[in-house]
Order: sequence, then structure tokens, then C-alpha cells
Amino acid sequence: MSTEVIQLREVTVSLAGTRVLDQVSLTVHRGDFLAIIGPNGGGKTTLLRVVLGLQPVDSGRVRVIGAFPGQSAGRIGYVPQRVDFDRDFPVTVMEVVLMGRLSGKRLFSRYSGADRAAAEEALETVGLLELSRRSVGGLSGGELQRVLIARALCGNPEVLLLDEPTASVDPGMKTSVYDLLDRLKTSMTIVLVTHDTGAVGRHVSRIACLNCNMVVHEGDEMTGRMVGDLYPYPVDLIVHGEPRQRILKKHSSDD
Ligand SMILES: Nc1ncnc2c1ncn2[C@@H]1O[C@H](COP(=O)(O)OP(=O)(O)OP(=O)(O)O)[C@@H](O)[C@H]1O
Repeated sequence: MSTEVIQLREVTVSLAGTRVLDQVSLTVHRGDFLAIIGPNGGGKTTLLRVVLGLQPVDSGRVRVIGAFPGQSAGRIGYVPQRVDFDRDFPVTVMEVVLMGRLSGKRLFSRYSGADRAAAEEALETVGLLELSRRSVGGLSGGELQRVLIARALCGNPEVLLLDEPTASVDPGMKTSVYDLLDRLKTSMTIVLVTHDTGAVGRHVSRIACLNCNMVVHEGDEMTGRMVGDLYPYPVDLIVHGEPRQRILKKHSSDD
């Protein structure tokens, strides 16, 4: 059985006349934990949308779990970068998480006991089971982020795609999101889009740098040179849990 779960070959995408992805090739294997980093507008969200089948490509080949993108919907969990919803809309945490079970269901069909059990398990995994009856409108940004992760987990996906899940959370919550991903990576393939250049190195198995073109680094080591090549401005590498001076010394000796 092939271990390739995501395969992009020379994929090019243009939006409003501008090339956003240029001949991007990427292979993600079963069990990988891949981080995609890159500057704003570098094409990271577009690439996830291509994998999800939400963004057609101009040219190139895309396969997701052996099928065309969009045909493996129930097997891919997606945590979007932003969710715009009316905070006054009366919907509970449990109801949002249950939406993760909608794939493959007929419209207006009821949730089963198995759906509810899966939703409870997903909420337990992200540590929010006690909030299941709360309205999502009253959640903090970090809590909402974990609810969205639970919604993605609720469908028991083989592959989890996350678009900047730590963008709006404090350092403590960030650590708890990474702890959660560390636990999940033993049972699923994870692709994480992030700007946490300092944090990813200690969690992921590979790092891909995307700025219209893609460079994949076979290893979890984030070096000053990698980051310097990617961003058009100076970036400090600060690895969580290590003193800043030690990191800067380590990475300046890489260069
Ligand atoms: N629907 C659209 N129409 C036109 N241009 C778009 C559209 N969606 C995205 N773009 C442009 O494509 C480029 C890539 O966007 P994308 O959201 O993929 O970048 P990103 O790397 O995820 O950025 P960020 O780190 O800021 O989230 C940006 O310049 C963006 O303005």
C-alpha cells in the first residue's frame, strides 16, 4: 500500500491574474507531521485549499489519499484560519463539534448516538468536554480554536490540515495546542501552516518553506539560513522552552 497521502506535482495556481503557487511539488507520507511556513501572502492557505479540492489548479497533478482532491472529504479534517460567525447566533460547543460529522450525511438527517460519542471524545481530546453546553459566542479565542480542532477530529480523519491554529492564542494556550498535536501525530498525518518559526522545529518531522515556490527540508531543524532565505526581513528564531541567547548562538553558528 502506498504511504503517500498527499501528492502535488508541479502545481500552478493564479488568482486574479497573479501567480500564487508556481510549479509546487510536495509529497506528504502517512504519519508525517509537516509544517508549512512562509511570509504573508506566500500561498499557504491556497495550498491547503488545493488539497481540500476548494481551489482548482491551472496546471499540475494533485492526489489526496489516492483520489482527486475533494473526493476524500470524510478522511480529511480541516481547521481553517478564520471562522466568521455571528457571536450572537445561539449555537453550542457540542453543535459546532457535531458539524464535523456532517460529511456524507443527507441534509436534515439526525445525529446518531455514535456521532454524539465521537463529538464527546473529540471534546475530551482537546480538554473542553465540560464546555459542551456553552454557547460558542462566549468562548475565548483559544477555546474557540480548540473547538474547531475538535470539530475536525470528530470525523476521525486520517489527515489533519491546520491553518495557523495558534494565531490568536496566548503562549500557554499555544503550548497546549502543540502538546495536543504531539499526541495526535502518533495516530494521524498532520499538515500545519504556521508563523511559529521558533516553535515548530521541536514538534514536526519536516518543514516546507513556501513563498510562491516551495522548498521542502527533510528534517525538523529550523536554521537561521532557512528563515533568512524565506522572509524578506530579519527574523529572530526563538525556540519555546529554550533561553533566547542559546538559540541565537546555536543558529548563528549554523550560518
Ligand atoms: N480569492 C482571491 N482572489 C484574489 N487573490 C487572492 C484570493 N485569495 C488569495 N489571494 C491572494 O493570493 C495570495 C496568497 O494568499 P494565501 O491566503 O494563500 O497566502 P498565505 O500564505 O496563507 O498568507 P497569510 O500568511 O497572510 O495567511 C495573496 O496575495 C492573496 O492576496
